Amino acid sequence: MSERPHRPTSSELITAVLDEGTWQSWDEAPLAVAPEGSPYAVELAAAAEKAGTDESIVTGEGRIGGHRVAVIAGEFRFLAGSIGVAAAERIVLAFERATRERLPLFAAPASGGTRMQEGTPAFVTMVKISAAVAAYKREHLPYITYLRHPTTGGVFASWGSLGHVTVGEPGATIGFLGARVYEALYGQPFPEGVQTAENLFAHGLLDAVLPVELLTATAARFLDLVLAPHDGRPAPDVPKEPLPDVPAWDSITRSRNTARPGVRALLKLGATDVLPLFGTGAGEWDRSLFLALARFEGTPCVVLGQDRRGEQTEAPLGPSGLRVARRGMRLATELDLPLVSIIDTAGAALSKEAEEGGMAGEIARCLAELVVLEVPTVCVLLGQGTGGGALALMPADRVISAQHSWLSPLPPEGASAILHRTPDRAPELAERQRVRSLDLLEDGIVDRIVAEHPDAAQEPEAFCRRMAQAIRHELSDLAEAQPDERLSARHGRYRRLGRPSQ
Ligand SMILES: CC(C)(COP(=O)(O)OP(=O)(O)OC[C@H]1O[C@@H](n2cnc3c(N)ncnc32)[C@H](O)[C@@H]1OP(=O)(O)O)[C@@H](O)C(=O)NCCC(=O)NCCSC(=O)CC(=O)O
Repeated sequence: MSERPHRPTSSELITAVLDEGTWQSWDEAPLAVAPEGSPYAVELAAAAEKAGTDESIVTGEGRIGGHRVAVIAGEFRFLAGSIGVAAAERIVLAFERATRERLPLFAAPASGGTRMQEGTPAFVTMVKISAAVAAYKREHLPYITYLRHPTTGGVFASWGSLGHVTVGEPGATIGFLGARVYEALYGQPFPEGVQTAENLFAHGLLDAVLPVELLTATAARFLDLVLAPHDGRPAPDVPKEPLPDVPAWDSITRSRNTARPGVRALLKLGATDVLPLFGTGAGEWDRSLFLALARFEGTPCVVLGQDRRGEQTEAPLGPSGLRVARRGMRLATELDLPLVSIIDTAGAALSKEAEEGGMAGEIARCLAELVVLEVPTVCVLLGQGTGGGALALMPADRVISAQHSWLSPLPPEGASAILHRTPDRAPELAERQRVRSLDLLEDGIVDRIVAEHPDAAQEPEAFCRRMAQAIRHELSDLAEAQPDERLSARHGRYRRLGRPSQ
């Protein structure tokens, strides 16, 4: 039998993650929950002796990458890291103090869940813990969790699942019901390989699986991004260039070139500090939607982009992709970061699964949520913009279009099939449907066009830099606006859409 890997104690974990010598405990003596001399008091004393901590939860503060952070760590050696009333009190106090002192919070549980010795009074503390997390997050403070081996039961089902970013420890058992409990209750073993960090990642429940050595850099990048205020410097605009009046079909053809840069190239060449996130956090993922935190020069933001590489290599944009996008919208609101959405899709999935997964409803929810999102929003039409799946990410404060990007209700071939019963008249129909960037500008759907020389596939680096500069300029411009004026301008803009210009 292979030997179990050593799992770090709470103190080893804290030493590994925090900047050297920065740890300071916040803990006071735990609440007395057992009459002196009672069997449970004796058990607690023995647990403390074994673990070297006075409870299953350790709280305090330190620095990660130079940022001051609140820390909550579980100690599995203390009664399996289980949460009784005293441990719950510590967790809540730490969230309350982090809220008061406006500190980011790093939580690293390792737990068998609610402490069985304390029963229901301990179980119901999941409510007050969740309330403390919610109050903390309402203040737009960032919360990152590292789920260690094992994270189970009421810990996974409260503070373990509420992070903005959630990372798992490699090989960790992470699950709701303990496998031993399942076997005892149902008389058969729980399926192998389900409650592992790797499997949860594969199902869109974790953003990443990282050993502790790599966790620190990820946590530091997250904190760099979410704690860095907009630098306040106005960003220079991209010079306006004369644009050739090319036929719509020419742009459509160029936009379909597989060598055209997509969201990943734009971020690689035009942004810094990119921190990719994964999945909905609720059991789904979709490679056709790339979600990340990133910085365009001085401005950090949430980026949600339709990913042509994912569409080409895996599957078209499905409803799960739009649910990932809506996670991005929530993150932007919760972290009070501007949002950049990128449109580049050959069209939403047309399939049984997409229908049953709620494709139309997801488009509706994206439209309804994005158009009223409180934070500044910039949309980039980067490539193809086909149908409701594309429109779902459009309603922003500012819309930038690449010269050869376009937006249309269907692929032009489909529109031609509807009107002419053949796809062959797509070029003519695209012209009539006013899908080109120049038409979109004239119709008040986009605010500006970023030129291509002669198209982005032939100058990816220069194009991505130009586009990134335009994004950065719009973000810095929006940061200057009063939020209520910005939102009212957005409302007016979309209220006017489609009406003949005055
Ligand atoms: C966490 C584990 C996967 C760890 O497995 P391991 O094989 O590493 O360790 P183990 O099972 O030998 O456990 C180590 C010791 O911790 C004890 N122990 C484990 N979980 C405990 C808990 N919740 N309360 C009190 N003690 C607990 C075990 O009895 C054992 O004690 P000793 O060494 O004395 O024998 C497993 O212990 C487990 O499945 N625990 C139950 C998980 C679960 O279903 N929790 C739900 C609780 S209800 C809840 O949280 C609310 C909710 O679900 O909503």
